[in-house]
Amino acid sequence: MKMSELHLPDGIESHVGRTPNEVGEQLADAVAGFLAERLSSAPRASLVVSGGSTPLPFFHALCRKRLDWDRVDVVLADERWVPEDDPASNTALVKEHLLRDRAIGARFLPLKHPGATPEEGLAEARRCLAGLIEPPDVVVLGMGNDGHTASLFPDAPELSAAMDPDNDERVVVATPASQPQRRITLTYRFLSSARFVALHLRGKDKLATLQEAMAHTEGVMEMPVRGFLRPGLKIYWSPS
Ligand SMILES: O=C1O[C@H](COP(=O)(O)O)[C@@H](O)[C@H](O)[C@H]1O
Repeated sequence: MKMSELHLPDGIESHVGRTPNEVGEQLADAVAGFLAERLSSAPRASLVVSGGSTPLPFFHALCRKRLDWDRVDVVLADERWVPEDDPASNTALVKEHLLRDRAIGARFLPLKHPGATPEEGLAEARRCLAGLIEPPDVVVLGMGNDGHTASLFPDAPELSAAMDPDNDERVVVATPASQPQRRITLTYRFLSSARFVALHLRGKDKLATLQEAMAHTEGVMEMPVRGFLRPGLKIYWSPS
């Protein structure tokens, strides 16, 4: 399947590259341009990024962009409740691959805090994000083949609250039965309110998942990514 074979709803843009590096560069150009524009009229700008394997080429391209990084707040869309030396830590991923080169001066606001469980660290995570201006400027999401995005998993008991558009919280705990680690995630309301929302995908399997999500946009609890398939979304995809 190709991206051009998908019938995207009106108002959703798609950007296709031949390789992950090409798409990473396209996305980094768009994000850096948007942040620079925001910084021309606002004292600070915020950037929410995802973990997992997809964002690496994007991080590598973005951290080389000329930007007033000292005025950029970087937040993860979600985190696994693991220490930073665990290979599953999204915090470690961002520190190693994004917060370097020109982006070394950006301010990172972590989701993971001391505590044996995300419930124990939740209050601190909320405090840490309390100063962020709403709406966030840029949100770059990933997606799993179960239709999750951030840690909005279909099998998380906390999903209804996390997806509730009237939930005032920015951060909640997620404990999906399918996942080995407990998690903490930004809420649907907070993520979807961003001025610039991108969905970054690679591989034909992710395209097939996106097609399935687009086929029945009303089943948000079955595939939480459906909540983001609305006008203004920018999809970035490469076939491998
Ligand atoms: O668990 C997660 O998965 C998604 C997708 O990850 P990928 O490895 O397929 O790129 C990611 O967006 C999310 O932040 C992460 O915690």
